[in-house]
Amino acid sequence: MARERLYFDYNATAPLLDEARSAMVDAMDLPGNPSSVHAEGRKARAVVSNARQAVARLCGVPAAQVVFCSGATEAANHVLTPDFRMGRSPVRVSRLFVSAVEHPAILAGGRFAADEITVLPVDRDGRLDLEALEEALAAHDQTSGQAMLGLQLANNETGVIQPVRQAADIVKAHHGLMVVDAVQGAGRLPLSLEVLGADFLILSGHKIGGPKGIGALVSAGEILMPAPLLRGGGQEKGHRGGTENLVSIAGFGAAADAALEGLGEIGRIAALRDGLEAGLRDQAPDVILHGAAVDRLANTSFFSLPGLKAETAQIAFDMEGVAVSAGAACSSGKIGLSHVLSAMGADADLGAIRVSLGSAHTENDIERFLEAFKAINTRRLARMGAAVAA
Ligand SMILES: Cc1ncc(COP(=O)(O)O)c(C=O)c1O
Repeated sequence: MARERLYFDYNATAPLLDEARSAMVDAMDLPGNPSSVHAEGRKARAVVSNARQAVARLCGVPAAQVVFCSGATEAANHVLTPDFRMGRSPVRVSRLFVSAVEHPAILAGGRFAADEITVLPVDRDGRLDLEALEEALAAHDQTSGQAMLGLQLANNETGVIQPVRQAADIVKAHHGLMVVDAVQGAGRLPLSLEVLGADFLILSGHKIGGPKGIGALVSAGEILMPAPLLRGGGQEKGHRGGTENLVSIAGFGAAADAALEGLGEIGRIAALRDGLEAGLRDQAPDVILHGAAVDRLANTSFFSLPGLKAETAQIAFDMEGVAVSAGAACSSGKIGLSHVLSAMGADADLGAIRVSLGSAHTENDIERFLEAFKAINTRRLARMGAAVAA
C-alpha cells in the first residue's frame, strides 16, 4: 500500500481546518446577500459579523477595524498607498520603506511609484537594521508627506521574527505610519496590533487553516484609512466595494478562532521542529540552519546543504513522498535566487529547503521526514565523495 504523503509546507498554505470547512459548507447554503434587509440577508450578514469579530479577537482590536478582502496581497495593495484620509481630510504619504526580506506582496510597494520606495537592509540573521531605519527616517523630508514602513512580523522563508515594536517606536518618533505584514505570525505568535505598535496589520486566511483567497486589512482606528482599492456599493463601510465573499469569510472566521486556540500548541510544535533539526545535524553536521541564532517561528526550519541544490532536494523529497519548499523562488518558469538569502548575505546560489510544520504533525512524521532526508543525504555524500576522488 502506498504510504500517505507528508505535508511540510504550512508556510505556503496550511491545510483547511475541519472547523473552517464546516463553517463554509453552512455559509454556502445561505441564499441571502449580506446587504439585504430581509431575514435571509440578515442571516448572511450575521455570518460576516461573527467572522469579523473572530478576526478582530485574533488581533486584539474592535470588530469595526477589520476590512475583509481577497488576501494579504490585496490588503497590501490597499494600504501601501500615498493617499489616506483622516476623517474627511486628505493625508499624504510620500515614501514607503520596506525591509529587503519582505514578501513580494510588500516589496512590490502597492500603489507607490518605484521611485517612492526605499528598501532597507537586514543583518546576517535577516532582521531589519534599525540603525538604517533611524537614519533613513531622519533624512526623510516630512514636508513632502509622511513616511510609511512596511515590515513583516515573521519571514515566510526563515521564520525569523522582526523587531517590529522597536521599528514601530522609531517610525512613531518620526511621525510615520507602521504597516505590519502579520501573515506568517498569525496563529503562531500572540498577535496584538497595539503591542506591536502597528497602524495596520495584514492577514491571510489560508496561512491559518482558512480558505485561499481571503484576507483582511486591520486598522488601529477607523479614523485614518487608505483610499479604497475597490470602489463600489459601499460594502465594508466603503473601504472595499463588492458583495462579500461570504463562504470564504465564514471559513476565515472559523480559522481565526482556531488560530487563537492553537497558540497553546506552539511549545509542542517547537519541540518537533527542534527534534527535526537535531536529526538534520546528526546526519549532516555540515547543514546550515538559516536564522537559527535569533527568534524564529516555532514551526519553521530553513536549511542549506553544501553540494545539494535546493530545487534538486525539493524534487528528491517530493519523490520520497514529502512536500517541502525550495527557498529559491520560481516565477514565470524561471528559477530565481532567494532574495531573503541574498539580503542575509548567505550563499543564495545553493538555495535552501524550507520545512514548515503545523498542528497536524506528530513525532512519527518527524521520524519519517528524517528517513527521507537520510536517503537524500546519503546520495549527496556519495556525490561529494565521488567529486573529491575524481
Ligand atoms: C509574509 C507573507 N506576506 C504576504 C503573503 C501573500 O499572501 P496572499 O497569498 O494571501 O496574498 C504571503 C504568502 O505567501 C506571505 O507569506
